[in-house]
Parts: sequence; structure tokens; C-alpha cells
Amino acid sequence: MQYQPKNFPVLKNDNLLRAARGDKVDRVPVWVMRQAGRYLPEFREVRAESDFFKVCRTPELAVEVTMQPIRRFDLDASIIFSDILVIPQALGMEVEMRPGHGPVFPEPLQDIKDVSRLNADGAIDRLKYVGDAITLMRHTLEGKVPLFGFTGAPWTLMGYMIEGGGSKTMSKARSWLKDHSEESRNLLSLLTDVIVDYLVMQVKAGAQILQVFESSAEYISKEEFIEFALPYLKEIRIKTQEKLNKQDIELVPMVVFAKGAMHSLAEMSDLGYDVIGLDWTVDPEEARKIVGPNVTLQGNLNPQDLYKSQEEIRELTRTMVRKFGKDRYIANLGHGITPQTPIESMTTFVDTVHSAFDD
Ligand SMILES: Cc1c2[nH]c(c1CCC(=O)O)Cc1[nH]c(c(CCC(=O)O)c1C)Cc1[nH]c(c(CCC(=O)O)c1C)Cc1[nH]c(c(C)c1CCC(=O)O)C2
Repeated sequence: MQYQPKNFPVLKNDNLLRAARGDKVDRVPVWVMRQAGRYLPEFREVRAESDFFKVCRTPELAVEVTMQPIRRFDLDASIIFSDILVIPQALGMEVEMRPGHGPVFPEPLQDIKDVSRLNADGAIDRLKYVGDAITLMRHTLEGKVPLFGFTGAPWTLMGYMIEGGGSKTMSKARSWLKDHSEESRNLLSLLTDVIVDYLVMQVKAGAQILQVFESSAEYISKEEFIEFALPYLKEIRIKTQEKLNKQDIELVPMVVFAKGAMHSLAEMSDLGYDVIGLDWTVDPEEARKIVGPNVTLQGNLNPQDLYKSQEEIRELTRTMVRKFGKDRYIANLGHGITPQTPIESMTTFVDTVHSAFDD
């Protein structure tokens, strides 16, 4: 089947894009990281039938799970179902998603010589299925809400590629930064170039806003973050916009979410991203003071708070939203929603965001 990235339905609810650009909104927009996930029984049903990466690679299945939270909750954005680890796959690395364990690379990068195994030629062609899912999703959404594309950031991808999966410390990857700085920089640059082309491809396919996940920033020091993460995050923003401009494609807002890097909010506010995603460790008013008025903030309820009573969730959410204020703000959790979260808590969260300024 051919998916044509044109004649998309007109966007009806553009509150999230307006918030990202700093324009006035009718209501505070809200979406949730991992909003398509195992806390939804209909998601578990799809996953019972199909392997994780099969869902990613089959546009009809990816669109089905992307639509699931949109059907259930009054959300202001959708995010295409995929994973950050599709990039290492496209570079030739094998990645499995093991139930109850998470991602596993049977053959991680064990030595700097292994970097030569990576094959960036044709990587974007091998990721065409993500573009196809995005295009089909734009048609399926009928303009209800905007669609996010996303990518992992270079340091986070490098970490998984070296550790061979999740890690409590990322110590092997960190020792590359220390003992093989130059080779680490080469790897981070290689990833940056692929990421830029991947993001441009997603926008061409129909993504209306982009989020860059630097989820493993939490494992490195501020000094390492400034040396090995920030420059590449900046390059991604600049080069993606340059390439879109050159091809006469309208720019889309860009979000940077660096979990565990709240020590560097001032530095992040200089990267030129429209939106900074906050994890739950930072106070909304403190964050606003540090970044100034010209960037949108996104976040940041602790996902664990969704295990509290509905009354407590209402109170915490309302307080948070009122601290951020109505302008230049997108409500979200401070990280992904977790599998055991009661569905009712998600409804309470979303509806409380929308009513936070009603009186
Ligand atoms: C680090 C990272 C990964 N993937 C991602 C990140 C960055 C964000 C973050 O920090 O959470 C990003 C991601 N992964 C997924 C999305 C989909 C879109 C969304 O709804 O947000 C997004 C944006 C689906 C997924 N990706 C994964 C699931 C759950 C696995 C399953 O369905 O079997 C989902 C819904 C698996 C995954 N994928 C990854 C891990 C570590 C795991 C296992 C952890 C877990 O089991 O929750 C890598």
C-alpha cells in the first residue's frame, strides 16, 4: 500500500502547537509520554499477538496503538508509536524487546573498533516504515490533534548501543567518554547526522512537532552533559531546521527532553528549541525563572503520583498547572507513564489539566 503525505485533514485542535510557539491557547494542552502503552488493555491485546518491533514496522498496527489513547482520553496530541532504538537497528545492530526485561542488543559495541560495523548508508531508507506510519496516522487522525515525531538523542542511543540494553549506571558507555573521547565524539557525530535526516524524513511524512529524547542524561555529570550531549542537541536543532529550509518545508516546533539534566536548564534554553521538557525533580516556578519567558515548558508530574488517590492526583495536577501558568506551557508527566497505572488516574490527570483555570 502507498501512503501519500499530502492532502492531510485540516487540524482542528492546534492548542499544543500554539503553546509550543508561544501563542495564546484556549486551554492548556496535555499529552503523556508513553501514552500508548501497557497500562491500556487494548495495547496489551495487540502486543499479545505481535512482537514489539513488528508493531513498529507495520503501519496499520503502529497506527492502531497510536490511536488507542486518543480514543480514550481528551488529549491534545498524539505521538507516533515507535522506539528510539529503531536507529541502532537501521545502522545494522540487532535489537530485541524481551518481555519483562526491555531492550537487548545481542551484539553491543564492545570495542571502539566495533563502530566500523555501523552502516549509515541507506539508514533512512530502512526507516521508511516510520514515515509510512506517520503518513497513515495523519490521515487516520482526521485533524483531531497534532502528531509528534521523535528520536533518541546521540548520547542516549550510544549508551544503549554500548551497554547492550538498559543499565543502572551506563558505566561502560561512560568509560568510553573518558577513555576514548575522540572515538566517542565520532560516534556521537555519526548518530547526529542520521538523527537529523531521520527527523527531516518524519516531517516530510507528516510529523507536526518533534521531540528529542535524551533520557540517559541522568547518568552523566553536568560537565559530561555539557561536553557530550549539549553540542549534539544543538547541532540537531540547527541542521534539522537548515535542511527543512533548504527543501522549502515549513519548520515544525522542536522539543528537547533531557531527563536528569535539570542542572543545565539555562544552557538548554540557549539551544534554540521551542520547548524544554522537564522531569519531575524541578519546581515549575524555579524552572521558569531559569529559562526566562521565551521558551515553552513541558511537564512534569511524577508518574508515580498517578498511583495516589484521585483526589490527590487532582490536587497535585491543579497545583502544578497553576504554577506553570496558562501561557507557554504543555502539561505532561515528568517521564513515561508506567504499566500498572490505573486508567482512571490518566483520565483524572488529563481532565484536571483542562479545568485548572476554570475558576
Ligand atoms: C529510553 C527509551 C526507549 N524508548 C523510548 C525512550 C525514551 C523515553 C524514555 O525515557 O522513556 C521512547 C519511546 N518508546 C515508546 C514510545 C512511543 C510513543 C509514546 O506513546 O510515548 C516512545 C516515545 C514505546 C515503547 N517502548 C517500549 C514500550 C514497552 C514495551 C512493550 O510494549 O513490550 C513502549 C510502549 C520498550 C522500551 N523501549 C526502551 C526501553 C528502555 C524500553 C523498556 C522499558 C519498558 O518496558 O517500559 C527504549
